[in-house]
Amino acid sequence: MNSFEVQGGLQLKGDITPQGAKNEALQVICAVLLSPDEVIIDNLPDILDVNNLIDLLQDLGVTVNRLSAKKCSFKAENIKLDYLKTKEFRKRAASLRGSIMIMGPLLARFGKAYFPKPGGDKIGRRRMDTHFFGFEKLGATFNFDSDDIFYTVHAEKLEGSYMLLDEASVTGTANIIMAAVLTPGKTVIYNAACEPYIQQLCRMLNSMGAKINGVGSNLLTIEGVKALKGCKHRILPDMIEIGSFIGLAAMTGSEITIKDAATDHLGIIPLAFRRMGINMHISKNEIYIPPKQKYTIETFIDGSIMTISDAPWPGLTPDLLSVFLVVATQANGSVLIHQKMFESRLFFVDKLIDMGARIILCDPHRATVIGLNHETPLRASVMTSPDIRAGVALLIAALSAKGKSIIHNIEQIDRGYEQIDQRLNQLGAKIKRI
Ligand SMILES: CC(=O)N[C@H]1[C@@H](OP(=O)(O)OP(=O)(O)OC[C@H]2O[C@@H](n3ccc(=O)[nH]c3=O)[C@H](O)[C@@H]2O)O[C@H](CO)[C@@H](O)[C@@H]1O
Ligand SMILES: C=C(OP(=O)(O)O)C(=O)O
Repeated sequence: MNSFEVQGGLQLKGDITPQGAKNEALQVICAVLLSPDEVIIDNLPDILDVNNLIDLLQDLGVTVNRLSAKKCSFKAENIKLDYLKTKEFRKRAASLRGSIMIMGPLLARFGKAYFPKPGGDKIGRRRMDTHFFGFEKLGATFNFDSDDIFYTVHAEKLEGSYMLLDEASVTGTANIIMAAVLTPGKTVIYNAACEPYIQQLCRMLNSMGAKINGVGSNLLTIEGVKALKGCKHRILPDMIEIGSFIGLAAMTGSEITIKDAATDHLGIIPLAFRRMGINMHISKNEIYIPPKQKYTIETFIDGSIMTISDAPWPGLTPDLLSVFLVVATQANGSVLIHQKMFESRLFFVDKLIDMGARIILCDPHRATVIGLNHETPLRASVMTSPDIRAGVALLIAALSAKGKSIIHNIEQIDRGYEQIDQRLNQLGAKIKRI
């Protein structure tokens, strides 16, 4: 288990460029399984989840060539389906959530797919019903071995159909889209997730010859095609990393410019930070956060306490709520953080309370934060990162705190943030990997 030793209380200054988006990378890497032709993906983040998925595909028979640090070529010509029954596969698949998205492409191309319990953050129940509901609607048979926790889908023949998803699951929608693009006939997916990375997946599939209409909306119409060809695809900057840098700058009083931020794709994220009182200058591609801000959380029009809550896109992504929560600890004013989607994602607030933050955990989904208005800094502490986003929130807390903090289990942070210690040290932070 690796740890970070963080010297807090320093103001950072400079430019930072976000990595390619983790959650887009996981979708589009799985999509290479849909074609035997070469697919080239650029702007891949160098993070544990992505590297584990690439290794998994290689073991599955995909030829992978690193063209440069961030660019890879994939050729899924000779797939070894027997690999899906090995112990090695179970181990790899269980290391990340995104690997579940190999099922849709394998079902579409080979008529069968298997999957063990996927990994990813332990942040509450993470059901996969939507994925299998969609596959069944396309004509697949589904089996779940509950003793072994092993999912199987197979189909003699798939056929396009209409489906109304029970929830707008992100990976569920991606999986169903990838199965439907090679399924004969017309598939209509209503209540589809439509966040930017699903949109990117659809654009990539269309450039491979798929026929997907309605991209960006929650109603997708897909005309199945016989085969897909190769393509070149570039991954968007990671909006969660961008949000994490905005929060970090505000909390530590740092002056940071986020370069290459593709600000058209951030949806409601900038507005949510503005409602926290954070001042930013946003242009087409850059976000400048001025130094030494005191930020005052808005109230609602009637004067009642602001709520920051998550919702499926175009609502606020749940992956940034831990960052909003930590930023609120030094705001002027109060806010209710309501994490609606996941029930075990707020327990890390105990660590912030130890550091002196004023937080009441109302229930597993809701925490009220009363800001310290930068009058009293948080105290340094020793803590353990429970999940990827709480991990980065704790890192922000440690960077703002007085003294030296230790964060254990930083593999959780490395799952989704590329060399975060080195990149922040270039801005003047003092983070040591120990
Ligand atoms: C690898 C990957 O891409 N992971 C992301 C993906 O996970 P993932 O695809 O696993 O998440 P889902 O979208 O399926 O669901 C997330 C949670 O929200 C609940 N839910 C979902 C939709 C809805 O309309 N109502 C509702 O309550 C689900 O029951 C679940 O508890 O999307 C999540 C939601 O943006 C993100 O946190 C994860 O980072
Ligand atoms: C929850 C997340 O990831 P995963 O779905 O991969 O666990 C996340 O990226 O915040």
